[in-house]
Amino acid sequence: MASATNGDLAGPSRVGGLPRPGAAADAAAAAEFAAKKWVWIPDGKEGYLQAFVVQEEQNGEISICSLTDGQSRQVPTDDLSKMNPPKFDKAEDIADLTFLNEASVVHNLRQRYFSGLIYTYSGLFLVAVNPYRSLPIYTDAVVASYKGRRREENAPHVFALADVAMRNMLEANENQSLLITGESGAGKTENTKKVIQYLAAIAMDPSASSVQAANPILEAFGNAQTIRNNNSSRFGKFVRIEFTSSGAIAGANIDWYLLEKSRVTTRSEKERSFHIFYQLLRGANDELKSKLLLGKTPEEYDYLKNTRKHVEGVDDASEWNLLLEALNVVGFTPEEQQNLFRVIAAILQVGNIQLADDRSEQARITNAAQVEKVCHVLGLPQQELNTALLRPRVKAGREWVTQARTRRQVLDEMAALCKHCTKKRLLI
Ligand SMILES: Nc1ncnc2c1ncn2[C@@H]1O[C@H](COP(=O)(O)OP(=O)(O)OP(=O)(O)O)[C@@H](O)[C@H]1O
Repeated sequence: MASATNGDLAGPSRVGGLPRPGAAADAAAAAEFAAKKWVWIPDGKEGYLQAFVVQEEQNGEISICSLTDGQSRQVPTDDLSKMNPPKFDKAEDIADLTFLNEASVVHNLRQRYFSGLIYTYSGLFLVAVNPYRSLPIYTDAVVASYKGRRREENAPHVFALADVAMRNMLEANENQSLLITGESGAGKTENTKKVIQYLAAIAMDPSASSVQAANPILEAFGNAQTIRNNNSSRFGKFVRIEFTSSGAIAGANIDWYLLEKSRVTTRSEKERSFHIFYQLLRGANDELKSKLLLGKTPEEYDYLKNTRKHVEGVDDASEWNLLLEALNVVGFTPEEQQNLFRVIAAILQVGNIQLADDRSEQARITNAAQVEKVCHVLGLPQQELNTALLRPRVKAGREWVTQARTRRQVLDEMAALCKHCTKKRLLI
């Protein structure tokens, strides 16, 4: 449990925490538990249900169990999992459980979660359950309560891991890594931000905040709404923070990998493309849009038309303003910013190029003005783009030959070009 030192804080140890039952209540609960053979039985709806075994049949292969609501169930004995005594309720470390089965782990995490305790240790690991609401467990006071403390002194928290990593680095003079993993929507990005917040705070160096300042940029170009997460990172991140020997921050950088480029041309109708497309169309001022020859709405663009357009709680226009602010803070010049948006606009314009096959199945462009727009935005000669798309010169053995493309081939070529541009844009 949390130590008295942070007991006064609105920190994790207090968030929704239930008062601990007194010693007498503990003893009564233990006695009641000991009187019966308590088990978890699998349940399609609840996962696992609490029950006790009333009797065994068929040479012990079937158990007749009584649920807490009085109902009776027959369950194959092999499907039962042993339950831990009440003294293990809301255990801070799953590794402490006497019976370490899936049912007990789920029960422990669930009980803690409903008490606002989203973090639980599992030996050296920390399990985080996404609360999907803002908890008061990341304040400056909570940061202070974890600084330099032993793990046992505080409730489980991502700050505690960051603190151990920091101490190990300073004491052993060795690099430290925190691996944050989980399925989409689990909370990896949020917890990564909390680690950076903690390290920046204890290093008392605001320069780490430049990693935070870069977030709106990474998220605009690399995140999208999916059915699992309205702000899903569609790429992996490796955040590196360098420290001096005294623990001050010397620098920070972010490497990215495996960007889901295909999202720019294809994705489910219930999802969106990368946020930047919607932000640019809904947030940019008329001057920028007219320079980029852009319209006003996602519906006007083939690559966006069949996507979800709006996401609850997301205001693309105000996100656009945050993006511009972040680009300025991180140091993008106005010209560099414009170049970024030119590529984004060009992707939208390329997607609107319309094609038909002529009689010999050779592709032709039916809206030449659209190619003009692409070329204007990217500053390319129109004839060259036409040739590259419709009749490129390719190497066949030692010879260079002109290849006539079909409509399908040109569409694929355009999609490949846009995916490549998407990747290059994140490489900023
Ligand atoms: N600790 C937390 N406190 C409050 N809300 C949280 C927390 N962790 C996650 N969330 C909420 O859940 C959402 C999804 O979390 P997050 O984006 O961190 O998931 P992820 O694991 O990075 O997903 P993906 O792999 O799709 O990028 C967040 O936008 C936030 O609303």
